[in-house]
Amino acid sequence: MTRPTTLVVDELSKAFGRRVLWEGLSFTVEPGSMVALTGRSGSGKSTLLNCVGLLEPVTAGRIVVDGADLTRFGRRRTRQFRRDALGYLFQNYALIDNASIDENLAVVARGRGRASRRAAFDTALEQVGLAGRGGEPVYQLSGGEQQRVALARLVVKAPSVVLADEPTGALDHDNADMVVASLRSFAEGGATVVVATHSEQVAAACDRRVDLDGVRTEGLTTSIGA
Ligand SMILES: Nc1ncnc2c1ncn2[C@@H]1O[C@H](COP(=O)(O)OP(=O)(O)OP(=O)(O)O)[C@@H](O)[C@H]1O
Repeated sequence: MTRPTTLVVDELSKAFGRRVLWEGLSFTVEPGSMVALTGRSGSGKSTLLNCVGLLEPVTAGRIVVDGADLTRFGRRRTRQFRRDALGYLFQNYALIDNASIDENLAVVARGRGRASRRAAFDTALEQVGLAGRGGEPVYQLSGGEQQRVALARLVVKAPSVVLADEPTGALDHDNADMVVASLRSFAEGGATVVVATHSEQVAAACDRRVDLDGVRTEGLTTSIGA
C-alpha cells in the first residue's frame, strides 16, 4: 500500500521566454484520484508533468505534495523525491535498451532481497502481459512492449505520485485498457495519478480533467477529489 498522497498545484505559471503556457493554474488532486491533463498540442501538458517531476522549473506558484513545496526543494530533497515518491511514465519509456527486462526492473528494486524482487517482478510482468519474458533484451521488443516494461517498472516501484505522458500512445485498445487499469490500481493504493493525454478513452477513465487550453490570467481553480 502506497502512502496516501495529496498533490496541490497552486497559482502555477510557466513561460518559456515571453511565451506563456499557462498562468494562475490551481487544482488539487486528492489521494486515490486520477486526473487527465488535456488540451491542444503545445498547450503545455508535458511541461506541467515535467514541473511536477522536478525536471523543469516553474515561473511562479507552488506545487505542494503532502505539505511540502516541491518548487523549493534543493538537490538532496529533489533526488529523494524522485527516488522514493515519483513514478514517471515517459513518452520515450526511458528504458536501458541494451539491458534485459529484469535488469530494467531491478533499477527500482535496490535494497530488496532476491526472493522478494523475483516475486515483485513476476507480479508486475504478469500484470502487463509479459509473464516469463524477463530475460529478453529491451531493444528486441516492440514499442508497445517497451511501454509495458516501463509500466511494469512503475508497478515494482509503487510510487505515491504517478505522472504519465501519453501512456497509451503506442498501444492497441486492449493494451490501452490494461495501462488505464494499472494506473487506476496505483490510485486505489493511495497514489495521486496525473495523465497527459489526447486519448478520449484515457481521459474518460480518469476522475476529472484539467484542460490547459486557455488557462491565462483569469486563472482556473478546480478541486479534484476521490
Ligand atoms: N525547453 C523548452 N524551451 C522552449 N520551449 C519549450 C521547451 N519545452 C517545451 N517548449 C514549448 O512549450 C510548448 C508546450 O510544449 P509541451 O510539450 O508541454 O506541450 P504538450 O501539450 O505536451 O504537447 P503535445 O500534446 O503535442 O505533446 C510547446 O510550444 C513547446 O515548443
